[in-house]
Amino acid sequence: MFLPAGSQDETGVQIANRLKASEIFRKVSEKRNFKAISTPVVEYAHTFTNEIAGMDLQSMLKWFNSEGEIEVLRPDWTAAVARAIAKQHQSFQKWSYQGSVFRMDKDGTENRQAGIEIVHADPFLGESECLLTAIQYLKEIGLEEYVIELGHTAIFEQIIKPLKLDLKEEEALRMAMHDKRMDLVEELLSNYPEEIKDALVQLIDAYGGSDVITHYEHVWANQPELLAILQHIRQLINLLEATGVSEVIVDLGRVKNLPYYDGIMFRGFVTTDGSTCFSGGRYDRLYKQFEQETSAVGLAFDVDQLALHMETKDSLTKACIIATPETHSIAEKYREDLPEDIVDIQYHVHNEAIYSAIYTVILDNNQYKVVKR
Ligand SMILES: N[C@@H](Cc1c[nH]c[nH+]1)C(=O)O
Repeated sequence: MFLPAGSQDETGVQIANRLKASEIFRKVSEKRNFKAISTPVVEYAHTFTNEIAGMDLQSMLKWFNSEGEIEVLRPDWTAAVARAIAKQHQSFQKWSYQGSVFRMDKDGTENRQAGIEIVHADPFLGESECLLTAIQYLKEIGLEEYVIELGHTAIFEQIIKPLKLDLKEEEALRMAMHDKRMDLVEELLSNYPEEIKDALVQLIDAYGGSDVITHYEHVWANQPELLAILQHIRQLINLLEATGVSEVIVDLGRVKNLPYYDGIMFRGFVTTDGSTCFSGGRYDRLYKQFEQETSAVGLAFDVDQLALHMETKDSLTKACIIATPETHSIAEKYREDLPEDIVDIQYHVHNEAIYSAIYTVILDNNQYKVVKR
């Protein structure tokens, strides 16, 4: 039968790749001393929609429970993990998780994620560890063609500060920046000072390699807050390049895609088709709802995307044992003799070409035997 928009079946190679990606993620995160955490799929909406987490209820899959409270299918791991660990001792922690998130504002309603969250860590250490974990993970699943992009929430916020926009105006402007709509930015700021409007419009194009940072070091020479951000980004790029990553770019005009981001933001793009394979950033603010001042940073991989881009090596040999209802049990027993192979048992083979070895069960001296053909 049909499926609701956004829901999808999955088969064969995509599942195999996804499970492989999950297994490699488990190993990589374990080796880097991340502790696994799992939270329930059903949560109170409030965990995600409260004033600080700020997520939009409209895009969540939700219903009322018997007490009249709104429950949702987990729309986001980061806020769920924050809720789960809020009461724990405030010491350096590295968490990893794997599972689906459900949101209606994305291509598919269900997205499988694998992610990490680092709390109470030195900020630069936390950010470096997130990015270096991402790099190791992508290497181990064999995804080589990707670009890492860095941005920072405070650039846009610092530039619009003098405008004193209300929340609605700010959000409209943020959306226009997000969509890189220069015309809309100009329109929204038509009654505001020309120089701020121009600065924002130019910022839309401020992406590329380290030369973009160099250029903006001159443009913002008299703005220490912005210079400090550039220095921070440059320091991260230096670290990544020193560990052998060649493709790191910056997007200084990037605005936050999740309301709780507050500081550095990172994304990974697959070069071949531009799809996003991971996304994350700093979100210290999120812990304010638990009256905690902390450092928190993380990122999540889109495992469906990774599975789509992983090489599909059919490394196992496919064998077929031709049997009959009478000799089926002999063929079944023979699986033990082919422990490394994928083994099919068939009564008739219609397409021999799909197998690299074909066996038959024969009667020899009144005894059944399996022989290679
Ligand atoms: N929860 C974010 C990813 C993230 C993890 N930690 C910080 N950010 C997302 O779904 O895009």
